[in-house]
Amino acid sequence: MSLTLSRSSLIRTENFIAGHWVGSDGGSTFGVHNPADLRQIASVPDSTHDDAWQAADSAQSAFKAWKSTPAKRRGQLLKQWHALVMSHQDDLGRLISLEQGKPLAEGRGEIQYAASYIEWFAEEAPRIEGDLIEPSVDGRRMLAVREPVGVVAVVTPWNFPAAMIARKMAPALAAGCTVVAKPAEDTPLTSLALIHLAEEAGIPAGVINVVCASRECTPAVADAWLRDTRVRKISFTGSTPVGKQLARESAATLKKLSLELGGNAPFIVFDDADLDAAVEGLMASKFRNGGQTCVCPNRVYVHETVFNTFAYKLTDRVAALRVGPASETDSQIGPMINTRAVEKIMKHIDDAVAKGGKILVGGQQVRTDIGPNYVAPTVLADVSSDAQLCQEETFGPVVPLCRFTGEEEVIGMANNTPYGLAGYFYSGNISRIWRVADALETGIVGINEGVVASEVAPFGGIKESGYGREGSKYGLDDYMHIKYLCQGSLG
Ligand SMILES: NC(=O)C1=CN([C@@H]2O[C@H](COP(=O)(O)OP(=O)(O)OC[C@H]3O[C@@H](n4cnc5c(N)ncnc54)[C@H](OP(=O)(O)O)[C@@H]3O)[C@@H](O)[C@H]2O)C=CC1
Ligand SMILES: O=C(O)CCCC(=O)O
Repeated sequence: MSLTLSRSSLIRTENFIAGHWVGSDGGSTFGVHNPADLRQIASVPDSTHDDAWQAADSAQSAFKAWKSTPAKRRGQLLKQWHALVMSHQDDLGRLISLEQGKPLAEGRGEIQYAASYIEWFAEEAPRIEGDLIEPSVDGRRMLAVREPVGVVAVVTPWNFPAAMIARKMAPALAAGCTVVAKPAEDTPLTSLALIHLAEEAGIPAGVINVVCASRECTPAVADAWLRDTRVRKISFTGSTPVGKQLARESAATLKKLSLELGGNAPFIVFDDADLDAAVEGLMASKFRNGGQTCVCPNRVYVHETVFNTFAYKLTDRVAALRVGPASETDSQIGPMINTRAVEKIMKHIDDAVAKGGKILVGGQQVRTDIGPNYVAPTVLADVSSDAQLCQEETFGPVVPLCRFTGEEEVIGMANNTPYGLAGYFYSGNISRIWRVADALETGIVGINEGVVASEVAPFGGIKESGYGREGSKYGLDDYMHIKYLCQGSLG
């Protein structure tokens, strides 16, 4: 698949600072590759500390006017951005598939999902409200008002290059913040195309700034923003180690943080579950984006009395999944993002087998004639709880099945992890449903449901999966602070 779009101006290969498309300060670039065959599809600026600083300068200069722009007007501009994104969904979806690898239908689905956050926050902007507080002392008037925090640094991952940008930028802009953003090395093109449409929608120069950076240069860009006292917040989605590093390093300037980090989601199938529905839910949840999603089930616990039936049903479905590049329109599982990701997945499978797990289907790399990034959808049975597959986020199309016998036992197993993003369970017993939903230590619980993300709902984790909530009526809170105004008597 080549980099051709029906609207070629969506292919942007420069940084966007202060309303201008510019190269990096030092003139360096890095290549963007199609993970399907490793061919280079474009090159973009490899930004420096100075580029990041200029982006922050631009965002700071634009902040005062943007903050004072009526929220209704900010909402209207977001609505125009939303309309443009929706009207270019075919091109944008294709761009995602090209640089990220997901099947075309998923690429386009991600654009609709991204747009839903822009629309949601366009509608939330005019609803920003404060409170009039009943005073405790005569002659006073007390108010709590909400203000934008200031310049926000947005750092996004490669797995949802459109949705993550939209889910962070839309609430920031709605709240009245200005933004500096750095997309992942693997997937800058989708972000740049979205920003081009934001520019076309009329979002003023300086309100959004984007710099690209390779894995080598990213720390310098991040460092510029971490040290910069004008950057008041960081919104990050990515791995837990990088999230912790950002938390440590932003302590010096006490920035507000939203961290949406790794997960290790349990998926529990009780003996009273509808097994067909559970298989359906697991397929939809686990294999979305080839398993490269932070809320994907990572470990599947099945009650021993239904284990074999469930394993057969699941294996049948997984064996039928078609693996291939987005250019093959019937592909359901695309390439993994890069060879590092493939190595991690294969290492996890080998470790599980060495610890007694049995491969029911898959277990190997496939389509090696096209490229090295394809992993066969895999199911393993009787995986030991100390296997890496159960301990760490695998981020690939691999399902480890583990047996359990009792409710308390499985809740203990599910919670026995430092992570706490999503958890899922299937049961037909209403008392158990509320008991288990209460007991799971996660920010998100899917109850007889595998696909939980939505712009209307709060998305985020607890424990080492991070903090902050994205989407929903709570999503603006991360980008605002509360100011208390106390007026004494005039006379
Ligand atoms: N919560 C989630 O949705 C995600 C979880 N992950 C997990 O992390 C694993 C590794 O994936 P990986 O892509 O390496 O994740 P990273 O956390 O390294 O990357 C996510 C984002 O953070 C940036 N980044 C990397 N290092 C720094 C730094 N020192 N300071 C500031 N930003 C930084 C990356 O830039 P650059 O690309 O230039 O390195 C990218 O934009 C995956 O296998 C998965 O388990 C990964 C992605 C998303
Ligand atoms: O962090 C991720 O993996 C992206 C979020 C996926 C989702 O919104 O479901």
